[in-house]
Amino acid sequence: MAYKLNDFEVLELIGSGSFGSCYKVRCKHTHELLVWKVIDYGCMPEEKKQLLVTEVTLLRDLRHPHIVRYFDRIVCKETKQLYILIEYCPGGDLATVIKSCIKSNTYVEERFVWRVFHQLISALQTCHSWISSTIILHRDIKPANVFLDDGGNVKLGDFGLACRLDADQPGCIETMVGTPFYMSPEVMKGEMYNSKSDVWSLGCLIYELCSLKPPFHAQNIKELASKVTKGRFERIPVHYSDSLQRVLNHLLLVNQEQRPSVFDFICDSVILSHLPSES
Ligand SMILES: CN(C)CCCNS(=O)(=O)c1cccc(Nc2nc(OCC3CCCCC3)c3[nH]cnc3n2)c1
Repeated sequence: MAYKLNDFEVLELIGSGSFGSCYKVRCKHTHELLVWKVIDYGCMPEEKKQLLVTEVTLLRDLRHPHIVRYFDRIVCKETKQLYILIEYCPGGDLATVIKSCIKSNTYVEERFVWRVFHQLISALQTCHSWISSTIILHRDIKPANVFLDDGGNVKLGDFGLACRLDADQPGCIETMVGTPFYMSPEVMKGEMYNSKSDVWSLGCLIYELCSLKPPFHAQNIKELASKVTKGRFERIPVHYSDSLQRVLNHLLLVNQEQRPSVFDFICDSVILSHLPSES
């Protein structure tokens, strides 16, 4: 279905990021809640505009229960704005969950941590699979980009920094992107961002969900790079299991050759033993 702007009623601004502004909107016909991301492309260089349209088209075809669904895009030539229509997640994001745990001095239940791990690994298996000769790297996996539905399930969102790895383009053009705390050792060293870098960021996210702080913390990028490339981090709080700690030890291996891919977890008995009962 091709949407038009006046099919929607704008309810509220829910946030702004590097890309533009994000609004919660309601479809006038179905009353369905959606998010539209408004991007001003007026001053955007031509090649960036083309990249934006290509990315949105690509993401529209990226369908997975744990990836925030991109429905469509509306181009408003008069105002030179692009409206990207996305699934609304009523549970907010994991950054808010972590903040409220810190405020209430509580920890996330291990059962929920495993659920987040399984669902994001599954989402990344789709991204990292060759979909029409393209791998999609998220490149900015962090708690603020993981959203919750109304059933406590998570959805990976905000592919704003995502990039395609085509068969003839082995690595992303830029390497230094994403949230510094989650930046992998290889990207810190200026090497190409690749699928194992997404795995590292996932490890940082799961670690932070347990410890309520990132595994590597520093006052400046130089100190952070030193800690990340050494790869030493504290154990997650003692009430979390050794098997969860072992999974983190693998996700946060400095050597990307030794670090597992998202596909290495498919037949892992320990991982399977922690699958949520409903799966
Ligand atoms: C950064 N976080 C701490 C913000 C707190 C979170 N509160 S919030 O934003 O009002 C809120 C409360 C309840 C539900 C939702 N649902 C939601 N939010 C999105 O993006 C929000 C984001 C906020 C910052 C800038 C970029 C966009 C979605 N994108 C795709 N589907 C989305 N569904 C959001």
